[in-house]
Amino acid sequence: MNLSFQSGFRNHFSTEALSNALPHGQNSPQRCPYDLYAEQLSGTAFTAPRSHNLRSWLYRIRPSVVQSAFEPMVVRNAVSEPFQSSPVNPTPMRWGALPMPSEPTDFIDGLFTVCGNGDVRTQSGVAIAQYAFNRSMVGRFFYNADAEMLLVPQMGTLTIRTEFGVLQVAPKSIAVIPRGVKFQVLLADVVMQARGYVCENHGAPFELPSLGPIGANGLANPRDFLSPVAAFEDETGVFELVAKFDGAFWRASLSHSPLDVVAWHGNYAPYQYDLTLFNAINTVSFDHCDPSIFTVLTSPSAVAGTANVDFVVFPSRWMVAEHTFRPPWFHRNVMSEFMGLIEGVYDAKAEGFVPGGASLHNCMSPHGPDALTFDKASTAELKPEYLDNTLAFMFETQWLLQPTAQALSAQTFEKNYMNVWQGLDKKFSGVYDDVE
Ligand SMILES: O=C(O)Cc1cc(O)ccc1O
Ligand SMILES: [Fe+2]
Repeated sequence: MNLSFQSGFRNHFSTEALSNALPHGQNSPQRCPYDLYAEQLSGTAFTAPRSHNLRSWLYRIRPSVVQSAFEPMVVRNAVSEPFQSSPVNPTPMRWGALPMPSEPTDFIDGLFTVCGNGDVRTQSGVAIAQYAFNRSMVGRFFYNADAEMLLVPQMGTLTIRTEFGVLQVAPKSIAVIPRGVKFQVLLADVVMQARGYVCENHGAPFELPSLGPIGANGLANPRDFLSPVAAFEDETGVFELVAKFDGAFWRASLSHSPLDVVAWHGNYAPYQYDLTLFNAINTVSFDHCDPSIFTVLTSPSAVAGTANVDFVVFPSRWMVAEHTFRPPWFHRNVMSEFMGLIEGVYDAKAEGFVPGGASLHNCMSPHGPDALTFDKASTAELKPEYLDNTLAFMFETQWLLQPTAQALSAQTFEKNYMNVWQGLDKKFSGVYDDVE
């Protein structure tokens, strides 16, 4: 599929699938071009400061209110906060990749919530899911009122048809669907299977991190974020709209496709980003930098510098640090860390952390290089080395992450993850007098 995009992070875009479908000089004329309906989609409060104000105007064949009332529906494995609560075990946890489903499963049915925090009602925190599915959404569309959705494919290319136009993301690219935007996920490959991760961000929409002393360029550059051009379908038939609202799933029926936006303008729109364009910045002298140096997107909380959630990647890169233990150091962190692996091997884990798998290192839980990695890296010759074919990522969040009951009882849950560190025996070589 040959898709067209508009480039720039959160630019004020204007796009029309039929020429002159956008009204000129105003948003809601008495009659819109082609007798379309004008509908505003507000992603922030009307009164949010201009630097953070997000909204778009959609010119559609029918307004969104033309649909049935919602009724509750059951979805297999997607869960929302607050989960049933019992204290969370602080032990570091790890999971393998989700097995491919044997029965027909689409994106919605393929979501498997692993952990979460915060509360959808107060618009805080995240829910993190792995997904595995084997068929396109047919006649069914989805929007999430609880969250902005960050999709991280690990296997299989996704075509994401949205109200705003079409995205296409393969592994090593991401897609962000703003809260409330209607979409449909299709499998783009002949091999009909897809696997990956979703971060449901209940908090403030993702933005680019400030660069501080890095300067005006670097990390994820704004122009590499792509939003779709308008594309619509004018179809009648039997369609289902699934909504996630208040942590539950709801279904409404409608007799036309909700992807009927002929033109739109504004700065609240889905986007995609190719992670291989990430301009990794790191040490050229010594020591392993804090992983925040690899932040792609951040959802700020009310506390300065403390994210509701950061999306951080660990890409292929040169390792040149001198007189340094180069892999990630041992760590205990007030923030909670969920990690996934898109390809290759992560430099802190010589074995066991598999593509499609996940790890959870919760608030203040100890973690770091496994014993094998430690031994190798402590004695390695420190010549410049290209760390190739690797792409891991982290969702790092302000609050502790509560695993779901289904994640703790899943076959993919690794019971003896702690063993990876138990070979770190005493190497202490200090000579001292015994103190009574
Ligand atoms: O491996 C992890 O869990 C994440 C991590 C990355 C890093 O570069 C430094 C410390 C750290 O904990
Ligand atoms: Fe860490």
